[in-house]
Amino acid sequence: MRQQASRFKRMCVFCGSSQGNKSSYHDAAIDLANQLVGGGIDLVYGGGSIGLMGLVSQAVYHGGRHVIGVIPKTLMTPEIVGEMVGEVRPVGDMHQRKAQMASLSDAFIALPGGYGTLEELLEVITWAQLGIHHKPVGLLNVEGYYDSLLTFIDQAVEEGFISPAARRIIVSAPTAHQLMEKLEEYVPYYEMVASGLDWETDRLDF
Ligand SMILES: CC(C)=CCNc1ncnc2c1ncn2[C@@H]1O[C@H](COP(=O)(O)O)[C@@H](O)[C@H]1O
Repeated sequence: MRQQASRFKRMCVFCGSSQGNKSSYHDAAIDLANQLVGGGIDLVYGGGSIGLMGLVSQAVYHGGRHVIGVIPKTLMTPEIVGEMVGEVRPVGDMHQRKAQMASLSDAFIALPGGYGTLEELLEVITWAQLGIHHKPVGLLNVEGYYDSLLTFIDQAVEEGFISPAARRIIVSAPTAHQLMEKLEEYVPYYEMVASGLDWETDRLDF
C-alpha cells in the first residue's frame, strides 16, 4: 500500500556489511526498505549484497524502486560484495564513494552497523554541523542498539564539546515508521552553522 508522498526522492542508507546477531536487525532492515518503497523513495547505498546492506537493497529493488549502489572499484568482486541489484556506480576510493552517496541523496538513515556505518554516520553529522549540507540525518535505534552512542553524545554536550543545537542534528527513533515521520518534519537548525562559510565543493555537489 502506498503511503503519503514523501518529501524525499532518494534516501541514503548506511548499515552493516554484517547482519548482526539478532533477527530484529534483519526485520528492521526489511521494515525500512518497505517504508522507502511505500513512500516512493529510491535508495542510495554502499553497494553489494552482504549483510544488512544486501537486505535493504534487495527489498527496495524488488519493491520496484530504483537502487543506486556506489562502490569503490577495488571492492567490486563477487567474493567481497556478492551480486548487486539495481544501478552500480563504481568510484575510485572511499572518499569519492561517501561524497557521491551524500550528493545523490536528500536525507540519510543509519541502521545498526559497525565501524563503516559509524564513520559514515558521523561524517554526515559533521558536515551538517559545518553547513556543508542541510539534509536530515536519522538513526534507526533498533532495540536500543545505539543507546550507548547517544548517551556518549549527550555526555559530550554536557562536557561542552557538542553544542545543544548541534545535538539536534541527530534524529533517532526505534522504528522505521517513527523515524520517517520525524525526518519528514525535520527543520535544520541554521543557527548552529557558522554563517558565511562558502564551501568549494569539487566533489560535493550539494
Ligand atoms: C574487504 C571487506 C571487509 C569488504 C566488506 N564489504 C563491504 N562492501 C561494501 N561496503 C562496505 C563493506 N564494508 C564496509 N562497507 C561500507 O561501510 C558500511 C558498513 O560497514 P560496517 O559493516 O558497518 O563496518 C557500509 O555502509 C559501506 O558503505
